Amino acid sequence: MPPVVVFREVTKTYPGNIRAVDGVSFELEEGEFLCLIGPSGCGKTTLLKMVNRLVEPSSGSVYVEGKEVMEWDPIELRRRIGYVIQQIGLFPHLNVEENITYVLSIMGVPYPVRREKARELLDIIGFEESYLRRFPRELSGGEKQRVGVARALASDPKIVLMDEPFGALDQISKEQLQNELLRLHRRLGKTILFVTHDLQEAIKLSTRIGIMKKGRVLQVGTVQELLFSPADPFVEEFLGAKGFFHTLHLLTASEVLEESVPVVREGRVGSPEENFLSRHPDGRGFVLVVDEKKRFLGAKNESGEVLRCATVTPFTPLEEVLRAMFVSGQTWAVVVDPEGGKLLGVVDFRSICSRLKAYCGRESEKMPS
Ligand SMILES: Nc1ncnc2c1ncn2[C@@H]1O[C@H](COP(=O)(O)OP(=O)(O)OP(=O)(O)O)[C@@H](O)[C@H]1O
Repeated sequence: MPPVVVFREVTKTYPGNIRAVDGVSFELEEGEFLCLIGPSGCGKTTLLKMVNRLVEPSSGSVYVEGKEVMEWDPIELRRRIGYVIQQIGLFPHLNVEENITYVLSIMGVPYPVRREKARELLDIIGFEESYLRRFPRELSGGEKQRVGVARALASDPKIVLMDEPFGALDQISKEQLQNELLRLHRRLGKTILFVTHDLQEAIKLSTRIGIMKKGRVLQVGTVQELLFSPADPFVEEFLGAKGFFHTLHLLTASEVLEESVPVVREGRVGSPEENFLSRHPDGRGFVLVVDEKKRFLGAKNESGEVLRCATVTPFTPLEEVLRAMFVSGQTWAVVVDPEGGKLLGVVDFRSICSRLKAYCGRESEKMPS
């Protein structure tokens, strides 16, 4: 599939010879969630705004869905791209329903269709129907941002641009909205370009991260690629400034997930299947019990006794995984899908250690002999 957004040698110079963006090239594949991160003033917002042509490139090209942005009609282009900013700017005199469907009403979409769309979007952002009649002054900061997200999705855009959308929220609302956005991304498969200052946020949300400095995108990659093969000393410093144990915050359970684990169906406990596992243990010393939908129910040792164990999600940072293992008294933790609790596999203390060793190895190569 062709990339949805392409930056080719894009430069933006503002009056006063300010090079806000300097020769940037990279691509966004369909369904990607790419976070741009870097110090204040490095050009993140300028780069983002060149996608919906709120800023026009001084040289180079940006392509959206295969067409150069300068060839798009700007209004048509902006309708096809969702846009969420920090201070969402809802219309104060319009209620939630009217705010969400504002673009649709400009487009002449009939009221019953708009109404239906508003209800569908309300469900996506987890609001009850009574919210449709509320006015922005009757909403909390986090609720306003949610409405902003719904509004950005109203015209069913393929691409959504988000510029520090949760930057002004308290930590709890921020985490809640991040989780909702992750769910929404999985459910709707939009291509998202997201600007943030917050490395933890970028790690949690993105499929890839782009590190910017002084108008340049130094590297675009997964957190592992950035951590283990940094293309520039700044990337290394940006991710690893706090040293080796910092990796424990940066890597998540998904990166050391082992999918091949001994599993037995509920109701088949004590069955030949389970007996086989206890006669031929795989060395792990436990069996995981699941229901018919592969949802995790519990763990048992080879004598059939229930074991205390920790459950984490693929997005749990390794530091938390280790803490959970410690509390449970096991050297492994079970990884389940946060939606529905389906068993995904386990993470094991040894795999975490070898991941860290790989990092240490790279670090020690740089030590003077
Ligand atoms: N309209 C403008 N006119 C002149 N200079 C501008 C304009 N907009 C941005 N700049 C400058 O361009 C550079 C990049 O700004 P930009 O807002 O893209 O950075 P940023 O990385 O998003 O910053 P922050 O993280 O602080 O929001 C900065 O030096 C900024 O002062």
